[in-house]
Amino acid sequence: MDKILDIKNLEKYYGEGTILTKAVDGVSMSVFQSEFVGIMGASGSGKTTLLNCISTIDSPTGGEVLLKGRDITKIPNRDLAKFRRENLGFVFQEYNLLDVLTVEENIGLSLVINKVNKDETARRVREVARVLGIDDILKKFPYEISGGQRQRCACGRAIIHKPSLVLADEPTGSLDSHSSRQLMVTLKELNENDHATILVVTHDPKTASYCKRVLFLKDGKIFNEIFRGEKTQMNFQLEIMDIVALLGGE
Ligand SMILES: Nc1ncnc2c1ncn2[C@@H]1O[C@H](COP(=O)(O)OP(=O)(O)OP(=O)(O)O)[C@@H](O)[C@H]1O
Repeated sequence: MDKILDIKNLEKYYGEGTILTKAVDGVSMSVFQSEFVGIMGASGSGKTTLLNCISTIDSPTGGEVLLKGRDITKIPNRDLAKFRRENLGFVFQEYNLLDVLTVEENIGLSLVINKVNKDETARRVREVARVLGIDDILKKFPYEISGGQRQRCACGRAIIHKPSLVLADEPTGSLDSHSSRQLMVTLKELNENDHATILVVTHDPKTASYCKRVLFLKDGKIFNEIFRGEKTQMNFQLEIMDIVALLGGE
């Protein structure tokens, strides 16, 4: 399997002297093609900071973040937006959809920016929407659909350009349990059927239990790593909950 993401001794420090915070403190980890990985940890353990360094939103204090062999910490600022657009897909808790665009236009946005022609864009939007079960709301605006539908729309936007890596930060954070389940099943299917490589940050053991591997952060360091393997999802969730309890988190 190809290594998609290779993080070497990543550090992100805030402040200095007596108020120095080591938000990410020497993290090394890899994600392989078609993996579905969760990152968990108590509040303040460094999850979002780690994700922000991977997504080039934040620049690390030290270490390397290689995406398909390229050190993304060295990409000049002027090239970052293009790099993200072409290589990464984002799903955030707040959806980040544009209210002035329809669902169809939101999902197809990156293809339009990348100058993919109109017919091809429409075809790919329809295909993604069908997979996500939102093909009947393509003409609606984000404020006319439910939170779960908005999040699946955000998912569509994140995957339409077939990014090397999909990054999801608390994707179920603002969803009810039914919509959360639907979203995680969708991500799981994208991973299994389309071989999408997905990294999910979450504090929710149920959400994490859809992953094949879960890493736990504590004080900016990797504390533990577990694999689902042949376990049932429920047993995996219980194992995750045990570690969360050990970490003294939520
Ligand atoms: N911009 C910043 N300036 C200073 N300290 C920061 C900054 N951002 C994060 N931190 C600190 O870095 C540490 C890690 O924060 P981070 O947001 O990555 O944790 P988290 O695990 O995502 O937490 P949560 O689950 O609450 O979102 C915390 O101690 C936090 O206070």
